Amino acid sequence: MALIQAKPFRLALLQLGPLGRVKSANIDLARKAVEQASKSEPKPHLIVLPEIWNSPYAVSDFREYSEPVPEPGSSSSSSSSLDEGETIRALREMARGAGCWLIGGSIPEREISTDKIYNCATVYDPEGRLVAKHRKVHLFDIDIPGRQTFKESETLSPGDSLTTFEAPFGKIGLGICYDIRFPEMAMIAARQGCIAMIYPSAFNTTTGPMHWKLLQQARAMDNQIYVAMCSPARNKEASYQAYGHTMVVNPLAEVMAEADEHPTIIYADIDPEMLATTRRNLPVTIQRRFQVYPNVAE
Ligand SMILES: NC(=O)CCC(=O)C(=O)O
Repeated sequence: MALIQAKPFRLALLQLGPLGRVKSANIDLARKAVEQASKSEPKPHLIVLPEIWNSPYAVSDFREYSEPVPEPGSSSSSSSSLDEGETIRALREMARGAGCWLIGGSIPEREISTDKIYNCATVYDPEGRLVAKHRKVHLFDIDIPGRQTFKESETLSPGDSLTTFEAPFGKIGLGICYDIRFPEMAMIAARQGCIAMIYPSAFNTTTGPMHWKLLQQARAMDNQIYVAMCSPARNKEASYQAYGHTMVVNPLAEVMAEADEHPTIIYADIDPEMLATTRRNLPVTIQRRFQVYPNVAE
């Protein structure tokens, strides 16, 4: 179990809207929201965008809106338009312009060599360098008859690795939306020393009221970490009705900040001391008895 090494930092979550079918207009909306958040006082250290914000959230649209995403570590000057799409270029500029770390939400990624499409989240430092990318590991394939049916696997491929990144204020774990239903991801990140799990997300008006808040509280309470989910705002015109309710939960599983369904920005101050106190008072993180538990994969 790694120690948490973190400093206090401020998080800004951008509940973007109204998003539409025009990619350039969605990018403009994101640019304005990132700029607005970066000018707020106190200035946030980390800004977060939602899941699939440059494209409609629809399996039939992912390929058309997809773009190449380079490997982390590449700079804009070393990437050509063949290995880096317009959204990635815009996100680098947004991070640089804001002077903040940026989790650029997720976008449909096209891998040129295989022609596969992924739901991919990217992370930038304040110089606009791409420092991490996460391909959604658990695809959102559900069928609640008459309420909500969605099958990401019709056009998307799953990622096959877990993602964390190190910023000067601490280590952060990254997942995308449905990934939150799989507690192993958050547990592994917490045990690797992450102070927070952050999920660009887009729940819907069926599963949102049932589980959105509960899942964040569960992941936060089990692992005694901060958990945040950032959603698009609801758009009555869209085929998929996003739940909204962008939220941050603390290591005691208390809701620190919550949006309604409209476009907005929410802020939260992440405090490593609060996490340390929670773990001192309720020391479950050091009371686990792995020697007693069977191999859960069996
Ligand atoms: N975009 C998603 O992965 C949606 C996940 C969701 O709504 C859920 O209930 O889980």
